[in-house]
Amino acid sequence: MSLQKLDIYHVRNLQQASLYPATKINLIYGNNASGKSSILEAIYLLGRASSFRSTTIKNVIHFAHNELIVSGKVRFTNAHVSTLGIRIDGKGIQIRIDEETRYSRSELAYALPIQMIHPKSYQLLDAGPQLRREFIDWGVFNQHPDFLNNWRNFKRILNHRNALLKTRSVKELNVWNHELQQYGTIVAEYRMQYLTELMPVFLQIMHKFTALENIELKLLPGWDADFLLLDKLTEDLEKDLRYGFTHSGPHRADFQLLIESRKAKDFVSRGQLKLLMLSLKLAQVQHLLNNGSKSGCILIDDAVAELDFSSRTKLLDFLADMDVQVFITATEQNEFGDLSNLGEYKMFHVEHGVVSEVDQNVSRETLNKV
Ligand SMILES: Nc1ncnc2c1ncn2[C@@H]1O[C@H](COP(=O)(O)OP(=O)(O)OP(=O)(O)O)[C@@H](O)[C@H]1O
Repeated sequence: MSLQKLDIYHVRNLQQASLYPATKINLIYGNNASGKSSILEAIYLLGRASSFRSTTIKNVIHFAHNELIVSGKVRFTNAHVSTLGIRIDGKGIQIRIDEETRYSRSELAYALPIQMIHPKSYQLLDAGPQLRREFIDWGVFNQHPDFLNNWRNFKRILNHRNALLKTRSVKELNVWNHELQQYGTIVAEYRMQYLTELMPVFLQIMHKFTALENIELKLLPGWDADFLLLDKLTEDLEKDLRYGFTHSGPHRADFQLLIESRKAKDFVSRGQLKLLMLSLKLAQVQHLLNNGSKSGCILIDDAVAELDFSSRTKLLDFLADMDVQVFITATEQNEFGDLSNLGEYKMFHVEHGVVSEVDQNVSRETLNKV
């Protein structure tokens, strides 16, 4: 699947922009503060109904306006074309899919899965577990549509149990413990199965970028998996009551990337850590492709600039071979790496919020002179 057309109104400093992206590689360059990330933010809004850099969505609307609109035509592999649209104003978010109003963000997320890679993604392996849980859940969510309901049920029951802990309603806890065990175990099983399936795909991709060996992805499900979650909840009761929240369960899950049984984040170089993160994220998309699921778009913001030239070129060549649409930003054309093996791609230049497609012949001539 790919975005065939993208219309952006009032996103950050982009007053109005229309793009006809390439089905595969799209390179976006421009000076700092020109509006490159805002283009990726617009695509991200279309797929997630949220921003990857502002928790307050209103901040994304152009200062001089009260609303933003992003719409896009998505072409699926079966040639079906869908129209997606999102409108955000001071009152809320409106989602339209094929001319109909929809009320759930997850419908957009299924229609246009977005894999986002930006400088903060480099923290995937060395920051707290939240990013890693989101990483796994993005994969499971796109792979198994019934995961979302189980996850929502689990969260609802967890919130309820935590409320009971705060009011010390011990008698009622028993029923909720059983429910928490039921959905908690389902969520943990989905995640375990997902990581097991992802592992060979990840290794294959990772070996293209690094020479690291003896790698393992280890899920920590959020409690000692030798025991039933129910038993752990009973054992933790006193502690849970004291602190007013549930200590064990998939909401505390994490995963570790081990090399020779040691945590990668404790000894690999910064560059290797970045390549491991990239390989993990690309493996997620490749895994979806291998299973015939919707592949969506990969958005890479500023991230290639932190890689050496050879890694950037390997990355671009790998992306060009994948059957997926990619948008990458950089400040200069020559930052993307060697474009000679790339085949078809489009390049866009952004200047003071104005986006223009670069004539391929002109851009190739310029690059040959560099
Ligand atoms: N709500 C807004 N309305 C108008 N302009 C905004 C708004 N929010 C941010 N901006 C401005 O939009 C411009 C573009 O920002 P953006 O992050 O897209 O640039 P960029 O090209 O990715 O820059 P960099 O290379 O520095 O990351 C910046 O000057 C920023 O200050």
